[in-house]
Amino acid sequence: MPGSWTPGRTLRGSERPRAAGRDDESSDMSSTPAVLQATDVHAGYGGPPVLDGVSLTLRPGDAVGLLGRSGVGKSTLVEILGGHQRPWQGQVTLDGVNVSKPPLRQKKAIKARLRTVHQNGLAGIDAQRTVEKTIQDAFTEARKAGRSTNNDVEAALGVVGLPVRFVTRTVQSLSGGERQRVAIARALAAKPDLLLLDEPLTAVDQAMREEVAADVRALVRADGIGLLVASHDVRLLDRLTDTVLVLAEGRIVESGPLGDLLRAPQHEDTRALVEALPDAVAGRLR
Ligand SMILES: Nc1ncnc2c1ncn2[C@@H]1O[C@H](COP(=O)(O)OP(=O)(O)OP(=O)(O)O)[C@@H](O)[C@H]1O
Repeated sequence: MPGSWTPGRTLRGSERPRAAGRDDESSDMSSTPAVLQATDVHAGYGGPPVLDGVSLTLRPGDAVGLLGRSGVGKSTLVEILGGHQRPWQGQVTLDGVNVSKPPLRQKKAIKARLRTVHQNGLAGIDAQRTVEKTIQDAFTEARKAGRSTNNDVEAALGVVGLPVRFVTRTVQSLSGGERQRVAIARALAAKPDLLLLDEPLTAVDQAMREEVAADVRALVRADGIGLLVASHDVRLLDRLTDTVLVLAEGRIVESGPLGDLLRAPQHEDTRALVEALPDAVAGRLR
């Protein structure tokens, strides 16, 4: 299907998917059940479509980046994948259940398995609550959904580089970057199967961003959580993901390991993103 992507396959500047030299792996992967499946998603806001036929599959253990120029529709896609916004056409399912209108009895399970950290890191968080309560709420929610958690607030904060003294602070009192990190800690504390991060560390300085990204990646890998990260920061995608999808013109126009995309970008948007990188960064990532 044009614009579709599954792990082990790649789109390189062409509308047609083709194998990425990992056919043996992709056939293995296709034998495991699909987890999050977006099929021919079209969406927008009344004008021309923002998404014009996006299909992708995300499974536990995947680490996928969603790269694209500002305003191309990354957040729109994340919101739709997380079930927070309905597509005009097409659908997103989690093990066959439509995430944007799950049956009432499956709502909690879907929420527990699939977490989103929105671009506005505070969405869904009570800013008046303390950091400790915010993380504990995630443990409680997860337990109610039948998932086991370690109930260790200090460890949850440690993954995002926040010291334990933050526990008594209200979320409201934190800096933008600290709030973003609490939002990630809260999502990870809930032990989801899949985690969607939308521009997760924009308010955090570059050195801390890379450090937190490395720790989050290690935890996600250890727990087998499937990760999708939308960002135009290729350095962040390098730290967090194995494969990157490029979104342009409402579709996934190319995909592959970040180094390959940087070495030989096929789409003009990918080329523009690469050209905007400082030489030293581009050289290191290629
Ligand atoms: N609520 C809305 N009403 C109307 N247009 C919207 C709305 N939300 C987003 N858009 C438009 O849809 C397009 C895609 O927006 P989106 O936020 O998904 O892009 P993005 O790739 O995440 O951008 P950025 O990297 O700047 O965050 C943009 O042109 C945006 O102006």
